[in-house]
Amino acid sequence: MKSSISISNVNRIYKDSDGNRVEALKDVNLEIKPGEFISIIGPSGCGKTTLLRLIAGLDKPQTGQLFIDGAEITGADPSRGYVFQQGSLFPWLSVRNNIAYGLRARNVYKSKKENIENYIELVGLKGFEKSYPHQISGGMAQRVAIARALINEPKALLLDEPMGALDSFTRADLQDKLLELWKKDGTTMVLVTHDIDEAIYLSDRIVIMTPRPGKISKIIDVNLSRPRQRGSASFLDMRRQILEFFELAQAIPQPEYNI
Ligand SMILES: Nc1ncnc2c1ncn2[C@@H]1O[C@H](COP(=O)(O)OP(=O)(O)OP(=O)(O)O)[C@@H](O)[C@H]1O
Repeated sequence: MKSSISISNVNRIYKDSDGNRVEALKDVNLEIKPGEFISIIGPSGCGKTTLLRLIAGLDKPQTGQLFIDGAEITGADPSRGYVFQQGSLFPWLSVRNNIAYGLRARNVYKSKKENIENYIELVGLKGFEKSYPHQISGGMAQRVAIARALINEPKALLLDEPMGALDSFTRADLQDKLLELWKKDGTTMVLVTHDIDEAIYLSDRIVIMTPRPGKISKIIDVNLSRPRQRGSASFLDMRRQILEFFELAQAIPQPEYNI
């Protein structure tokens, strides 16, 4: 199950605390193919989360439209799963019940509850079903958050820096887990990340955004065969190209990225 996503002439303007206009997104256009893995990268404030929230239907553009499989996005829907950076689990629910939450919310718990064990296994959390969020590591918590979204069998999974707070080993592990899940279900993936290597490792295409106004400045096809080698010449060459683009755009100080 996979969705196409179409973003057409989208503008989203906010007001800051002084009442000034903030062009969070200006004239954004993007076509995402069914089953594609897209990463969105760019410096703080370039509109990445705003764009993801619009795709999720958690916010609306002032002008322009967003479509999923040809139907206009008018609100949130479980067919578009959303994974936050961290801390989104319900602390009072066990791992199992966090994952089961969507089934209960959609009134399909009885008919689908056998899926819970499958997803627990898929994200490698067997044995931790009864643990509570404070009893598991950050990486495990993010795997629970991903399983919680996936159990709703979304046609698109929207990921807002889900690995941002993790150490590099846990991050690499979760990246591989995400790829495994993507290969299995073919879900369309839209990942917001600050990490250039993560974007190259995972994506079919990388959307580069720049701020003031928030806009798409470049889209890069990642034509590297999978599984990808982080140290390969072609991988490093792509990273260099992206860094050079940012340097040319003078959009960010380099240390902001994990290089
Ligand atoms: N609810 C809001 N009210 C006012 N301004 C907002 C609001 N949400 C976002 N903005 C502004 O819109 C711009 C884009 O914000 P957004 O959070 O989408 O950026 P981002 O690229 O995700 O940043 P980061 O990488 O820091 O998370 C920023 O200037 C931000 O301050």
